[in-house]
Amino acid sequence: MKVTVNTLNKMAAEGRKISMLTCYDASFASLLEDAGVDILLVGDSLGMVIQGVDSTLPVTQEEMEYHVRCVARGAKRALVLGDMTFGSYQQSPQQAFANASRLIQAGAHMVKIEGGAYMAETTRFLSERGIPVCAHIGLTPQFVNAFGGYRVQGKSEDDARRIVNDAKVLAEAGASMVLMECVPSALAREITETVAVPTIGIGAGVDVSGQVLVSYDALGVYPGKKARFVKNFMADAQSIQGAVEAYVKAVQDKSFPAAEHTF
Ligand SMILES: Nc1nc(=O)c2c([nH]1)NC[C@@H]1CN(c3ccc(C(=O)N[C@@H](CCC(=O)O)C(=O)O)cc3)CN21
Ligand SMILES: CC(C)C(=O)C(=O)O
Ligand SMILES: [Mg+2]
Repeated sequence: MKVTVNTLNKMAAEGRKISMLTCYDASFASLLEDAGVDILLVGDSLGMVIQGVDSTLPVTQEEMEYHVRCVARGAKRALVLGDMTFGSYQQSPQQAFANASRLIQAGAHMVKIEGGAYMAETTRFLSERGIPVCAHIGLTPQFVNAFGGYRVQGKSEDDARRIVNDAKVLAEAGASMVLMECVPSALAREITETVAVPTIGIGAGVDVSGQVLVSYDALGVYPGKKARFVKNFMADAQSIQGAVEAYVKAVQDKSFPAAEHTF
């Protein structure tokens, strides 16, 4: 059965954890979904893991369309989620729709937009026109220059309240899902209890509707510095398929993320 937004809502309502990994090509799309991954994220992390640049900022709309097309060809069951690239959506809801629609035409089923409550108008513009949106809040890597690095967000009470408000406003504006990156687990739990849509965490603890990791981190392929939330599932596996199956199982039985992976 194909994974749709309805499937995700049902899984979240029933407490069945959603598993997501990043994916950038057709062969991995097939392998990941056969191992039980529900959502394939064509992340702009491809800048780091595929292109070897040191942030997600140089990735272009055309490059994202290419990787979405590759992944969509390999995926039969999983939901394909495409990241909106830096500069492709911030100008106006119209600009966002023009570029998001191209990702949908390339085979994405949903697009992901970084940013807080101020992205509500754009989120509404897209969702009302048939493009499901995943909000990405907390550590938004496209803000690396503004944040001064990849830092945990929402540690102060003021920041925590702002991030809860971001989640609420974006869900009310029509976001189909809320992804939270690098926030304290108590905050991620509060947001999951507050919003009506499924939540996905990376470095956000176990009390969310599902988890995501960069697949190259989960398989120990990425040579860079490892963030606290990363676990290499290849370490105890005999094959890539086995490692991905172990990831899906660990997400489902809530053994991942453990305390050592959370903030
Ligand atoms: N390979 C890869 N994995 C990722 O998870 C990832 C990318 N690339 N590229 C885009 C962003 C960048 N991300 C990152 C990168 C580093 C940290 C990191 O090192 N965080 C510190 C937190 C420091 C603090 O305490 O504030 C950590 O120790 O985890 C977090 C997110 C997540 N995304
Ligand atoms: C780290 C995840 C959430 C992402 O946005 C990406 O892979 O680009
Ligand atoms: Mg991204």
